[in-house]
Amino acid sequence: MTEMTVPDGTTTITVSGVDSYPVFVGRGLVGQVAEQLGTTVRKVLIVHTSTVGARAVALRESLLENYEVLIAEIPDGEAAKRVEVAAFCWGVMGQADFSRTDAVIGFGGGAVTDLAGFVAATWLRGVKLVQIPTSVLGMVDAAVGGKNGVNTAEGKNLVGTFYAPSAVLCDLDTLDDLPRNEILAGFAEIVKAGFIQVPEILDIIEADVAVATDPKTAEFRRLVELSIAMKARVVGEDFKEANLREILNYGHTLGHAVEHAERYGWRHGAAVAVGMMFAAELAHLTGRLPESVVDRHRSILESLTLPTTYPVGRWKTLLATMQRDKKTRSGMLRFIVLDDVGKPTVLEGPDASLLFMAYQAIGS
Ligand SMILES: NC(=O)c1ccc[n+]([C@@H]2O[C@H](COP(=O)([O-])OP(=O)(O)OC[C@H]3O[C@@H](n4cnc5c(N)ncnc54)[C@H](O)[C@@H]3O)[C@@H](O)[C@H]2O)c1
Ligand SMILES: O=C(O)C(=O)C[C@@H](O)[C@H](O)[C@H](O)COP(=O)(O)O
Ligand SMILES: [Zn+2]
Repeated sequence: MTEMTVPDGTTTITVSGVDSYPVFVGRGLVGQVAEQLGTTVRKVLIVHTSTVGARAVALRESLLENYEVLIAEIPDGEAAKRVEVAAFCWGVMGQADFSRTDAVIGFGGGAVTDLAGFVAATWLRGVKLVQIPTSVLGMVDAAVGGKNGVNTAEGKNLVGTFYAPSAVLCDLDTLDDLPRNEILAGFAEIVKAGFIQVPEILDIIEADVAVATDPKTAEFRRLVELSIAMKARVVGEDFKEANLREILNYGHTLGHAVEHAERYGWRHGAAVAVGMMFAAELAHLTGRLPESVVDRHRSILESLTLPTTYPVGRWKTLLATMQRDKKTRSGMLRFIVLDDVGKPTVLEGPDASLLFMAYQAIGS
């Protein structure tokens, strides 16, 4: 992983691996996407939601001189992550004779970049992909790392691929329109990065949560860059999640089950916040984590107005969904837990009674 700031104020973080690619963080980057598409591309498909419609129109106009531009406007939020929506995009591409020298741009929140990544990975078995995340969560996590996918009736992200983009453009200007509650939801993944690897993140948030969550501040930008750099390091080492990458799933085993149980009425970040509380309680119950670190989870997440509890009485449903988690091996549930801040580890097959006690500890 290399990190540098170029003179125009854009930070470049390189994700290394077989297909190494840059993640740019800065302002005015949407206008520079042509530099990433290059000259061999003829057709470009912009995948976006109506919530970023005006910006997508501007993006389209900036590309029209050099490319034939196709648009796929897709449903908002988790409704985008369905195989039917991917099929709609494949239809648009098929009608336009979209070839292997053409490119897909994912322009939106994490749900859009997940869907666009899946479409790019599967069309003709892989076409060029440029991700332009427009939510905090998309910038710090979803658009970086090459995981993509759709949900099925049985659970979250059950179908997908690992497919690296050619570039990721995190244009902080796009956050001007992002609702405050979405900014805060994105912070769940920033907090995750803090607890698993980068304690500095937690210190910055604790120092002044209002400053940390204001996209205009240097502190906010530092948090975005620290989170991306952490993910770049992990993904660079273990692209296909053979082992190390599993740490990025901290809080997700229960979190995904909550999203599924709530029929995606909860934001991903909110569900991950509850999932991290559960994992912290589990680590405490198994003698790993002192109560002070569990409390630190709670106070940081609450300072961001993220949920830290979940209604009691839904355990059976949650447990059944967690069995389908990708970390499960031979029917044995596996959780990412902490031995300490910055020291993630895998807890394999914890006793059912311990799991239930951790659930009760976060019960509301
Ligand atoms: N692939 C990965 O590695 C990875 C990592 C983390 C999360 N994810 C996935 O990402 C998704 C969550 O991402 P999210 O929190 O961005 O949700 P999202 O994509 O649903 O976006 C949240 C909301 O913000 C809106 N929005 C986005 N950008 C906007 C902007 N600039 N202005 C106004 N509105 C804007 C969206 O339209 C949506 O209503 C989940 O599906 C999650 O599973 C994937
Ligand atoms: O990039 C990863 O690896 C992650 O686990 C990041 C998570 O924040 C993200 O939500 C991811 O989509 C979860 O993946 P899954 O494999 O558990 O579906
Ligand atoms: Zn996540």
